[in-house]
Amino acid sequence: MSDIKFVPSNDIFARREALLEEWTPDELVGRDEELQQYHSALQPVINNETPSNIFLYGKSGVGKTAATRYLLRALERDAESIPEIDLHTVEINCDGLNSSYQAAVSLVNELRDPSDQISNTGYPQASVYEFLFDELNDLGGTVLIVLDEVDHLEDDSLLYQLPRARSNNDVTDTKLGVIGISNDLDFRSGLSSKVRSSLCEKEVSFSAYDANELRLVLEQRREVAFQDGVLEDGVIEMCAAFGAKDSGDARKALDLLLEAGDIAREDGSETITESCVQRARDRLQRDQVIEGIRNYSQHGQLVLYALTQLQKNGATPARTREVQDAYEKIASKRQLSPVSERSVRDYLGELEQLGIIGSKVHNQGKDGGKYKEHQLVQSIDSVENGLSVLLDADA
Ligand SMILES: Nc1ncnc2c1ncn2[C@@H]1O[C@H](COP(=O)(O)OP(=O)(O)OP(=O)(O)O)[C@@H](O)[C@H]1O
Repeated sequence: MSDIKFVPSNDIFARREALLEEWTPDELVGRDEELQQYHSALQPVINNETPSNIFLYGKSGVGKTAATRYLLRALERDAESIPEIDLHTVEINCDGLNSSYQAAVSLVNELRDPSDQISNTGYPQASVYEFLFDELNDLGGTVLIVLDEVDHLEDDSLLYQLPRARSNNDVTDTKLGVIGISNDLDFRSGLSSKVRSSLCEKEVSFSAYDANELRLVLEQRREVAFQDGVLEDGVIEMCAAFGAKDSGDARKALDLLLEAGDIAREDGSETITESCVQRARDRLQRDQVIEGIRNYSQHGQLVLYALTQLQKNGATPARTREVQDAYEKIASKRQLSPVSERSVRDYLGELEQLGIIGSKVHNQGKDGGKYKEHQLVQSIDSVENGLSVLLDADA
C-alpha cells in the first residue's frame, strides 16, 4: 500500500471538466434552426407582451435544456436594459417529482424565501396552487416557468392549471409563460386536447444531431478541454460519426471524447488516437450493456444467461425452443419455477430491444410455419459481467 502514489498529470487535458454534463458552453453551436424558432417564440417577452407558452420536444441529448438556458440567459441580459421589463425565470426538473402536487410544491419553494418553505405533504392540492398563484402575483412583471422533463408528471393537473392561470384569472398581476420540455415523443400526442392547446401554443422540435453538427459541438469543447495538439487527426470526426450513429445525442458524443482522453491518459500516451476512441466506445458500450442487464428482472437475466451458455458452446443462433430448454434447466438447478414459454419469448423480444441480442425470423416455406433464432450481439464478456452479480448472489 505504501507504494501507491498519486502524481498529478495534465499532459492530455487542460480543463477536463469542460467535457462533463454540467458544463454550459457560452455559445450553442449546431442548433441554428431550433434557436431561431425558439428565439421568435420568446420575442413577446422582450416586447413586454404576454409570453406564449412553449413546448420543446426531441430525443435525449439534443440540446433542449442547453438551448433553454442559453436563450433565457440572453433574454435576461437584454431585458435588464429595458426598464419596463421585470423578468423572472424559474426552472424545475420534474424527474423525481412525479405528481403535479409535488411539482407545484417545488415551484412554491423555488419562489419563496428559504426561511418560508412548505413541506412535501399535508396541504390540499388546491392550497398549494393558491400558494403558487400568490407567489406569482406577488412577483409581478414577467415570469417564465421552465418545466424540464415534464413527461415525468403522472397527472396533468398542473399542466392544465398553470398555462391557463392567466385566462382563469388566477394570475392577474403577472405576465406568466410556461416552457415545457419533453424527451418522450409520444407525450404531446397523449395530452388531452385542453392541455395541449394551452401548453403548446408554440412548439419547437429539436432534431437529432447529425455528424456535422456533432463535430461543431466537439470542436468547441476541444478548444477548452484539451492541451494543444493532443488530438490526432480524425479523432473528432470519429467521435462525431459514432455519436450520430448512436441516436444523435451530444451527451454520448462528449462522453466518448472524454473516455478517449482518459484512455490516452491511462496509457501515458502523448496523443489521443483513433484507436483510443475505438477502445472508449467498446468500454462505454460495455458499461451500457452491463447497466441494462443489471436492471433487468431475475428471469430475464436467466433467459439471457441460457443464451450466453449456448453461444459459448457454439450453439447459436439458437431457436426459441432451445433457449427455453436451456433456461428451464438453469432455473430448476436454482430451484426456481420457470416462467412460461410465452414469457421467455417476451424476454427475448425485450433483450432484442435493449440491443443485447439479435433475433431473426425464418420462414420454412408454405407449410413449415415460422421460427425465430437468437444470438448475442454484445460480447460474451460484457454480458457475463452484467449477469454475474445476480447469478453469483443466487447460485
Ligand atoms: N449545441 C450544443 N452545443 C454545445 N453543447 C451542447 C449542445 N447540445 C447539447 N450540448 C451538451 O450536451 C449535453 C446534453 O444536452 P441537453 O441536456 O441540453 O440535452 P436535452 O435535449 O435537454 O436532453 P435531456 O433531456 O436528456 O437532458 C449537455 O452537456 C449540453 O451542454
